[in-house]
Amino acid sequence: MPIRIHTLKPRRVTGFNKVTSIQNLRQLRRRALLAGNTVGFVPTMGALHQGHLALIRQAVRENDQVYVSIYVNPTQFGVSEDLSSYPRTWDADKIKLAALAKEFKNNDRVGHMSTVFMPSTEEMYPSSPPSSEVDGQGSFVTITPLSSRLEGTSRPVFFRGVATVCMKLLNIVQPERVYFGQKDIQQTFVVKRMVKDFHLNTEVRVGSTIREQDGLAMSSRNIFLGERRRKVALVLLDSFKEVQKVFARGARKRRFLYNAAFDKLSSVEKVQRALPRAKRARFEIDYISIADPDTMDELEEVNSERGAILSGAIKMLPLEEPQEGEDTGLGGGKSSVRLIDNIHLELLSAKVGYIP
Ligand SMILES: Nc1ncnc2c1ncn2[C@@H]1O[C@H](COP(=O)(O)OP(=O)(O)OP(=O)(O)O)[C@@H](O)[C@H]1O
Ligand SMILES: CC(C)(CO)[C@@H](O)C(=O)[O-]
Ligand code: BAL
Repeated sequence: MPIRIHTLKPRRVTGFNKVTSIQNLRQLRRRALLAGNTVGFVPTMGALHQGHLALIRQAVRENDQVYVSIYVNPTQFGVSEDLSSYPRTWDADKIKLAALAKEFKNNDRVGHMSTVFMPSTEEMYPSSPPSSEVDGQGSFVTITPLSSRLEGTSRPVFFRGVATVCMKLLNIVQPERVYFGQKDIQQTFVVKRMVKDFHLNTEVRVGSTIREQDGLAMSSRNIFLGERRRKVALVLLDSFKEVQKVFARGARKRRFLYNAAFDKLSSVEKVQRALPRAKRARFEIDYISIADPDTMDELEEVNSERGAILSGAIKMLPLEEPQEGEDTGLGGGKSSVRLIDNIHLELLSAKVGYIP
């Protein structure tokens, strides 16, 4: 879809504004409006990788100015989740953003990454300290039943936190377009539903999942894996490939498709279980979902034309008996690492799905 609408040519500049206050952000936004510039917005939690950078590249192709936010939002982490250990890497992020800005400077067909918004929690949650309790008090946006399923089952406050912070960020930035990654597919559904139901004046754009060379979906949390768990982590994508195979051979019923993924995951887990503790990387299956591409409702049977969203999550368990000199990942392998991924299951998987 040709959607790039550059109005006035922005100045070719490398520098970007680093803004922490809502008031200053709004001033910049007003100036952009008066200059007739469109604004694209990429919300992130930092620890930037190629997945984030791809979203920013897409945004500068489609807008005059791009704002990026870096904010680790406490309300989307449950009380026993990894808020305190979530990677915060501003020094490295700054270098990546500066390199991107330089890349854009020499290309007059793209917009300008003009602003990085890094608010404090006091700024974002002005009335009360934000609660991560399931029955916590506060001003929240809830999108149900979508938020209670799949990711929401394991992370009961997750989408309430995401919808709440996205509502705040969209109210502050008021972008023409906002960008999310397909890796977090359920999040894109929740945000689209929120934008529709609350009449927010922005277009939600979804960028494809960026992967490591072997296919692992990039994620800020991958740095916790270490070498041993990193190798086994590919099992989730491998299980999707098994589903793709049986789908291509004609299977359409949920139980056949589901079993193809489940059998792969179970057999790899069995192999790991049988290895010595010092060598193995064990994991638990959280869920496998085969869902409608428009609603994310679970399907009993997949339509050949429309296909399905095949998504899943596994939990890589803490590393057992780390060895002297072993790459155990950030944090020494002490914590579980939850990984998610998805592909579009369809007969012409070369079109949008991941090509194994
Ligand atoms: N591999 C990826 N490809 C494309 N987009 C991605 C990828 N990983 C993350 N994104 C998108 O980047 C945006 C910011 O995500 P976030 O900062 O939480 O990074 P993350 O890698 O998803 O981290 P996490 O480990 O928390 O899952 C989201 O819209 C997310 O979907
Ligand atoms: C959208 C988001 C920035 C909200 O905190 C976060 O959930 C993320 O990074 O995917
Ligand atoms: N990428 C989604 C943010 C989270 O997992 O908290």
